[in-house]
Amino acid sequence: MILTVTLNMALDVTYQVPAVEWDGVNRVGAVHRRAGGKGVNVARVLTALGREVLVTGLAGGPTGQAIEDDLAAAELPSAVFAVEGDSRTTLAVSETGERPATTLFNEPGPEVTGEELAAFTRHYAALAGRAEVVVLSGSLPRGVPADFYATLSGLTPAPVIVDADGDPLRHAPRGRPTVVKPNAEELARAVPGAPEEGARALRDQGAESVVVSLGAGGLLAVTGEGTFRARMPYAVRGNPTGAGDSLVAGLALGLAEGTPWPERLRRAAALGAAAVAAPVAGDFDRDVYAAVLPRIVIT
Ligand SMILES: O=P(O)(O)OC[C@H]1O[C@](O)(CO)[C@@H](O)[C@H]1O
Repeated sequence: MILTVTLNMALDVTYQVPAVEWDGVNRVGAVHRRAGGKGVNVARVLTALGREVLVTGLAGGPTGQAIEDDLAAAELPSAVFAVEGDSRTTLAVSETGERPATTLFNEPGPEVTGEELAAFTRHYAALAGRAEVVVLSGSLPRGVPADFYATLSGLTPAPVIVDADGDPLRHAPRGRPTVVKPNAEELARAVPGAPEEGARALRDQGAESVVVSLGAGGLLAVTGEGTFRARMPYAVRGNPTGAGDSLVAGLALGLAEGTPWPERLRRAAALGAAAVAAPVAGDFDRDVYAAVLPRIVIT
């Protein structure tokens, strides 16, 4: 199975409105409310592609209960570690009118104690020992040290993908992960300079390979087998929230199946684009996936 780890699990709320009226009253059209956080979205995409997954992470309080209930309702296999603090809600406001845009409000999440973290680490090590691939993704709740992804990577016998931002991204290479997947802005914040330079710097610090998502510009991958670009045939319009998670699902699939880099990147890029066409993070549009996949150019 592919193990996805979401240390800051969330109840993801998506509001669809034609356009936000700041300083006014907004009547919401469609509302979606479901278990989220990046690793949960990765697991949803992998499940839709027929892969066995296991979702783990930290959740607690009434919001944590709502997250666990939704994981059960979605039939996503999970082994969530319960913490005392209440889990967070994230809000994505998706404007679907003339000027489509998505605005995110991500709460910080619960405060995690040292005892909880030590117990979770033991819980994680037991699960990771059974995984074909491990995905570590998303922000860290308060109380979790910034180098915790490096710590978890170091405990993992299987290939590891890390999708993080800020200090957790800066520390991630020290755990020698198989893939680090920042987007271009996250990479520039961690290592100033052009994406290729930044990716090389993360490799020099210990990451085996670095895959940078460039939005509609596709992907850049700096690997031990060379540098690859995946170029998209056209920009897909919609809600980009969760596109990175869908892309990571494609990378995890490629690692689990031992697919060569060009095909691995093609599938990851197509899944990322197909997620933009789906209104809610964790979903992807199968028609867009099938249409885009053969037209992606890998060099
Ligand atoms: O952990 P964060 O970086 O705050 O990201 C979490 C959020 O990102 C998303 O996964 C979209 O990528 C949402 O589902 C939301 O839960």
